[in-house]
Amino acid sequence: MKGIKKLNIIEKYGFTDEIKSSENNLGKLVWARVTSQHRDLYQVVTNQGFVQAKISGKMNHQIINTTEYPAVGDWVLISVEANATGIIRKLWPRKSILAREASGNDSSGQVIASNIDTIFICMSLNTNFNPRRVERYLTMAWDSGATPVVVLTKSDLCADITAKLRELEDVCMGVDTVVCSFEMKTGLDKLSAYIKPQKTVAFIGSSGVGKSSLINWFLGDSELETKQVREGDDKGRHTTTSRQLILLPNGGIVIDTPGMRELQLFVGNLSKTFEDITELAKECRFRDCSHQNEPGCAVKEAVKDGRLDADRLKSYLKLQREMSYSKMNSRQLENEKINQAFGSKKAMKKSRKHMQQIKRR
Ligand SMILES: Nc1nc2c(ncn2[C@@H]2O[C@H](COP(=O)(O)OP(=O)(O)OP(=O)(O)O)[C@@H](O)[C@H]2O)c(=O)[nH]1
Ligand SMILES: [Zn+2]
Repeated sequence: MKGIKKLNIIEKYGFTDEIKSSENNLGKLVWARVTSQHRDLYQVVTNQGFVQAKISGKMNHQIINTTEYPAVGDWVLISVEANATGIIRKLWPRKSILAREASGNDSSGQVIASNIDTIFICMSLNTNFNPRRVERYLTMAWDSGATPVVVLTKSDLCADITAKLRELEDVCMGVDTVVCSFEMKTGLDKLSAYIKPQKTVAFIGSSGVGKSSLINWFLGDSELETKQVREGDDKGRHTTTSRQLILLPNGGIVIDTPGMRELQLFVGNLSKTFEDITELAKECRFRDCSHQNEPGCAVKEAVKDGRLDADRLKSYLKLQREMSYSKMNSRQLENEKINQAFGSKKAMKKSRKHMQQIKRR
């Protein structure tokens, strides 16, 4: 293939000049991308191949919020030690971030994956079909910084696709939508066009809508290769964990972590998903109108005269309620409080570390 530059390993995994030029004095450090994570153990890929890595004590010490821990998809700078394991020393600022609130009452989020270019929001055209669900996922996708594409699966099980598409019209405004059937092998080429070399994609959606079927289809025979590498030859020697960031034969990169599968809405960019309501709200008498009981509410007015679907407003209000409780929002609030109470994050960190130590005892 004349004229096509041969990519080195990390370029295949999405390394760009932008990342490269962000650090001009590497010293002994090398660039790596996190390909899987199991608790505090990471597998990363460098130009030399796969390496198991942990974060440095210093980095661990400097972390204030759990979202600062590396996650699958992250670009990191590591040093490779004499025993061929890696120490992660620095995290590259993420271009996009898919996260959810942490369980328990820890007030920080958990990053599920990062640096995703395109998120496929998968929903089947049969039993799983629900425009409100797409709304939620879209909200999350916009908020992540990645570009969403709505993928309607199992078209072979749907008698009236046009009707379903009409139901989604408002919700999916301005978002590319692909109808496909893995069973009939239709629409797969269209979907494939969204998976580009060196770009990272992720599939989200309820269990059973056909995400694995699609991912395996795009993987083709190469899934076998990954397995062989894992078990056998020296490239996979350090690899005991299954890879969660996978190279596709067409050059695309897919992130498929367990967390992605359990993904629930944690926070979202409501104004983007509900642009119609945001527009209407500009006409409300009160700027902070909650569109519930206030006089002069343009949104309520629109519902009354049929310009806005009542269900859509209901789901907007519900999401808004959830979001005000969401941990990511409270994290921002918390940062505000920290600054007021402690004057700086550093002081806060100190006291937080102290609290953690007390808890551990
Ligand atoms: N009729 C039909 N069935 C499909 C299609 N795609 C997948 N399925 C079936 O749907 C079931 C679930 O598919 P999966 O690919 O495992 O779904 P998933 O979204 O990965 O599910 P989780 O792994 O639980 O997240 C399987 O039995 C598939 O064979 C399709 O286009 N049409
Ligand atoms: Zn209002």
